[in-house]
Amino acid sequence: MSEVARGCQPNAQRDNKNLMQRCVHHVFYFGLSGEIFSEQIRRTLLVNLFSIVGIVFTFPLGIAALYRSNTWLALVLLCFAFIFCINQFYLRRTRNHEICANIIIYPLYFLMLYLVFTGGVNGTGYVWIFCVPAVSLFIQGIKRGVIEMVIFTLLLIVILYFLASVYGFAFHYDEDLRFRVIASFIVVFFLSTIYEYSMSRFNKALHESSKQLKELAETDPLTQLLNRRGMQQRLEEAEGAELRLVLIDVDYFKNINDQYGHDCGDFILRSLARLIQKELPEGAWLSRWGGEEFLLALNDAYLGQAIEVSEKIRQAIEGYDFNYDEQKIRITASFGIVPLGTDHPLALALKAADSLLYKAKDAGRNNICV
Ligand SMILES: Nc1nc2c(ncn2[C@@H]2O[C@H](COP(=O)(O)OP(=O)(O)OP(=O)(O)O)[C@@H](O)[C@H]2O)c(=O)[nH]1
Repeated sequence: MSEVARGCQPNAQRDNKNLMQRCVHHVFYFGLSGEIFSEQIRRTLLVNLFSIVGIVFTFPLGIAALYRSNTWLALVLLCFAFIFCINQFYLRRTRNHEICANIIIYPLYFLMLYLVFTGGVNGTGYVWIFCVPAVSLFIQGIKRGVIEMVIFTLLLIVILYFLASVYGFAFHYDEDLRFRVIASFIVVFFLSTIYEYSMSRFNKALHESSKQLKELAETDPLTQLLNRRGMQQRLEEAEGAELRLVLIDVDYFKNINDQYGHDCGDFILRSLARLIQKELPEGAWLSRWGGEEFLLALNDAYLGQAIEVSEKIRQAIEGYDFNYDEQKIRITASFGIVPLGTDHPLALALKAADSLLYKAKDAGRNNICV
């Protein structure tokens, strides 16, 4: 569809699509949003889906069992439908997917073992157990899921091979059938484990590489400090906190490039980044804001000390010999200090810092303007 045609899409149609998306978001994700594929969102979605599937299957099957006068089975199934419903409400209210996962998985194990033990309807109870490995590994993760599935398999063997002969009311399985049930269950368990293992490795690799990409996107390659984007992101995340911003600009840097060459300029920027870092108090963020400009953010513990910190940095720069190609180079820098907080939004604070810097330059450079 062309851009023009898309632009002409009737409003009602677009509204319906948005409404659908909002409904899906509300019903399946409980309105959770944020980082795509975050573990919290993924787990909540999975637990929610399994809970819905649980209700959708156990409730009608419970009613069907009641209709057939299979009272015990009906009671058990309806009980489970009730537990899954409660789980839905609890998950919706608390978003605690860990507790809700346990509310799903342990009753599910019990229900499956009960169906195998009693045979369910006409000895077909065992057909449901093949969904258990997938659900268990999805919900519990690879390590816990495998341990629980090994225990579940052992319990299955005990029920199929031993309990039936002890309890008269247990369903008696034919020799061939019980062997095949166990063997095919182990195959499903094995395949589900391989699938979950490869998925978790893939997710881990994806997570690692997206972390590396994020770091790369937020790091200045020359100085290895935060770049402008990284700093801006941190400042936006700290919205509302009281901070002090210090904009630092090297004086007459163009002359350095012209006199000693661009490589020397780069060397000085790298050394300067390390020099400033040494003078920083704990928890301060330093970034390369642009060419020969650095932006420093001091948190509320150092609000009153922004001038002292800046003065220390200024003196350190002024007194430092940058040794390049057996030449000692001296530089100075100018500083602009501004507050950042609820009364001083980022854009305005940066503008103010910029004009203070100009003032500092106008006043002869190598000084601090507040
Ligand atoms: N070597 C090097 N130079 C850079 C880099 N980024 C910016 N510059 C140079 O920094 C210089 C900045 O020059 P100006 O903006 O005129 O400022 P200045 O010479 O420092 O003068 P004042 O700021 O007024 O004291 C320019 O020559 C840029 O080419 C860089 O990554 N490496």
